[in-house]
Amino acid sequence: MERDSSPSDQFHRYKNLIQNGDNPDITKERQGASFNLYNMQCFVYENDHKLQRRQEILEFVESHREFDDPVHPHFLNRDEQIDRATRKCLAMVDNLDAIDVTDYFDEAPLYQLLTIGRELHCLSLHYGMFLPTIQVHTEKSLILGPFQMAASKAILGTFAQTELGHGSNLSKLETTATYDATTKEFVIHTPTMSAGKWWPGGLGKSANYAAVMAQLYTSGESKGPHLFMVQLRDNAHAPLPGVTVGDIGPKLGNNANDNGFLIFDHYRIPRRNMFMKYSKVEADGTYIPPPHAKLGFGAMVLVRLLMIRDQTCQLGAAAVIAIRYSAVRHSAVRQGEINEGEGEVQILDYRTQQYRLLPQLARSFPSSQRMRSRNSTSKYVTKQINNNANMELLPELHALSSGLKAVITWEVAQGIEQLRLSCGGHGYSRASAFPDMYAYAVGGCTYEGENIVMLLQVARFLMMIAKEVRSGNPKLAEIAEYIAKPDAVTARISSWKTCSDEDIIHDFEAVTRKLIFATFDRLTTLERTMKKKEAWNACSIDLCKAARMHVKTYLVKNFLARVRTCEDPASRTVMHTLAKLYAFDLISGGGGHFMKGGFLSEKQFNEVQLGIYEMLAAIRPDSVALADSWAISDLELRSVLGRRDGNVYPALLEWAQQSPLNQN
Ligand SMILES: CCCCCCCCCCCCCCCCCCCCCCC/C=C/C(=O)SCCNC(=O)CCNC(=O)[C@H](O)C(C)(C)COP(=O)(O)OP(=O)(O)OC[C@H]1O[C@@H](n2cnc3c(N)ncnc32)[C@H](O)[C@@H]1OP(=O)(O)O
Ligand SMILES: Cc1cc2nc3c(=O)[nH]c(=O)nc-3n(C[C@H](O)[C@H](O)[C@H](O)COP(=O)(O)OP(=O)(O)OC[C@H]3O[C@@H](n4cnc5c(N)ncnc54)[C@H](O)[C@@H]3O)c2cc1C
Repeated sequence: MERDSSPSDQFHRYKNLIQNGDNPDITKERQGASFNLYNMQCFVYENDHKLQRRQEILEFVESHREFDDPVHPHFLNRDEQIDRATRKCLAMVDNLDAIDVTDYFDEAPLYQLLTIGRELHCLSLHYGMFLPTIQVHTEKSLILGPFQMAASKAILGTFAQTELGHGSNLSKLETTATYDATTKEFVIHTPTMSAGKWWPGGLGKSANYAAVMAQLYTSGESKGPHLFMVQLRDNAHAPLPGVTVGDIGPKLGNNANDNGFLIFDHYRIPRRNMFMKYSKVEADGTYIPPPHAKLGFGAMVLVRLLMIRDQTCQLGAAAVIAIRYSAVRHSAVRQGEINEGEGEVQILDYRTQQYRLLPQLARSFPSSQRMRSRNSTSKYVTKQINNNANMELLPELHALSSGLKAVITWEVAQGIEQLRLSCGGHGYSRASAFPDMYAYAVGGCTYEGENIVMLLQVARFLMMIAKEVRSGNPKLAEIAEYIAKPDAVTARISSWKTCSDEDIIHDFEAVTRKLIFATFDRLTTLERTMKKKEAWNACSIDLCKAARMHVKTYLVKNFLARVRTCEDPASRTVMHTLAKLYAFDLISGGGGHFMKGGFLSEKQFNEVQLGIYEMLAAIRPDSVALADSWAISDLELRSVLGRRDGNVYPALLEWAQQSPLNQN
């Protein structure tokens, strides 16, 4: 798409954000900002081109009537929700020229949010996992056929892995794919009730194909879980003989998506339908193993990376809503007056309110930004793997994607809930958007790897590094280099104004290192009297703590590093305070780890607490502008409370009038 305006036009456009009809409180907040909004938005989105693309995609969606909602989606029943999402989804994919379809980190999710909203839909798994599975797991010479069919919607797919009896533990999946060399087919079968596939999105009604994870048997031997391309429904969309399929019913959220169940009865597929990029079954049944045992799990690694960005944007949007609302809401009771007799104040002026809002806003920035570079890392790793050249980076990428997925989805879900509470009663209404946001985000704590299970994967990686460091011969991945640094006895942290980034990083690294080695020592001690797996289980709470701290240290370092790249001094100053607030809030929350063994003194801990107070006060005048720096349109936000113009109360009344109960 052509760019039609220069950065200065854009600047003009953003300066004109303030309009006559806007709520006066929110206008005053915007006028008082210490930085130029456009410069900050360019920093947040890395360049003005990305910002401009957001605007172009918004204008495209707003100008196409097929994306309109005749009835507000909040007032639909489940059938109607599915119908709406499906119609919108088809309109969305019929207009893919509007976006760069290869941009799964920015343009595709934005387009989806603008057209459908915060709901998974009938094609979520098709685009979110089926297409990536084809891309990651199909042999180069064969990819064009299935990819084109899937990309052109000639086939609609899902990713069918989880079963009634097993989800986290892939190695115990029970669905079988037994190779029959006489017919050159695989027989896909559900041998027990617990082997029935359960959960795959879009399976219940929509998909006619699935990437199915099943235990491969060939020449009488079991070869572990492998992926197969399986047709489920015929041209009339009826289930094929040997396939039983349906919807699993309503869930906490994502109800426009038809998550389904699937049972196979000795269902035959051609040999070529096994995804054979890495491991193969020859026509005579000979098995060729993959160059790395876990390459078959590659699509999940990719989707975990996509989720991190997607989820962080949800937290950003929730912070935008709560901050804007806090600027226009005045406390209505007498004890709401900070200075008695001087009248009500904006709730944003309460320090407790700022403490609810601003750390969450801070939390939404680092991971969203770092995901861009993770995107290039994953592309790099995928390229290395595709060339069969380098598998060394795979454990690092797996540990990083698992750890970020676990920590971020948890923080996002908790953050959204905290922000909802900060909006009082109105936060409980669906008009606020918080209930839908929470229901969407909290699903991410479970799917693509249950969070505790993912943290334990990070812990495996950390324990391996600790062992190597102790043996004096470490081969350290970049994300783990700090684990080999010498121990530090005292913390360096001091007042937020005087302590340097290096001081903060030093303290985080030191505390995490201690935690990792303390856990490692406990594990090795336990292993002297217990079997390895028992010992692991016996200290697994500590293992998770070490893994969480490792990920948080990674996030703090990256946030600070990213702020240093900000070229606009005014934006850099505010972002730097936000990054320090992020770090200080983590120290405050994890005080036990920091104060253990006297590493952080009581005086330093008090400075951290005082620093939080001072930083909240320093950021307070910029909070609405910082929310605006996410550059989220009202259409994307879909919240009555978070409207850009701040005119919340008439909009709430208008929204409520659409309730079917008010129609007669
Ligand atoms: C043409 C295109 C048009 C596009 C236009 C589109 C417009 C539309 C818009 C599209 C927008 C896209 C936006 C994207 C937004 C993203 C949101 C996506 C939403 C998608 C919805 C998601 C739905 C959910 C799906 C699912 O949940 S699928 C099922 C997921 N299941 C799991 O994750 C299971 C978890 N379990 C595991 O992964 C494993 O069992 C385990 C890792 C826990 C354990 O592994 P294993 O069983 O092997 O056991 P071990 O612990 O013994 O491990 C042995 C060693 O192997 C290592 N290991 C394990 N896994 C990996 C790996 N993946 N990579 C590398 N190494 C691995 C272990 O660490 C062990 O190593 P060690 O021995 O050295 O310690
Ligand atoms: C909204 C949604 C969409 C989904 N979409 C799909 C999809 O499209 N395709 C698909 O295949 N699947 C899908 N799933 C399923 C999802 O991937 C699984 O639910 C997930 O992997 C967790 O597996 P589980 O449900 O078996 O949980 P379990 O593994 O049974 O977890 C239950 C508890 O046991 C604990 N636990 C399990 N193993 C261990 C361990 N080794 N050590 C310590 N604790 C452990 C967990 O931490 C958790 O507390 C979806 C799920 C949801 C909620």
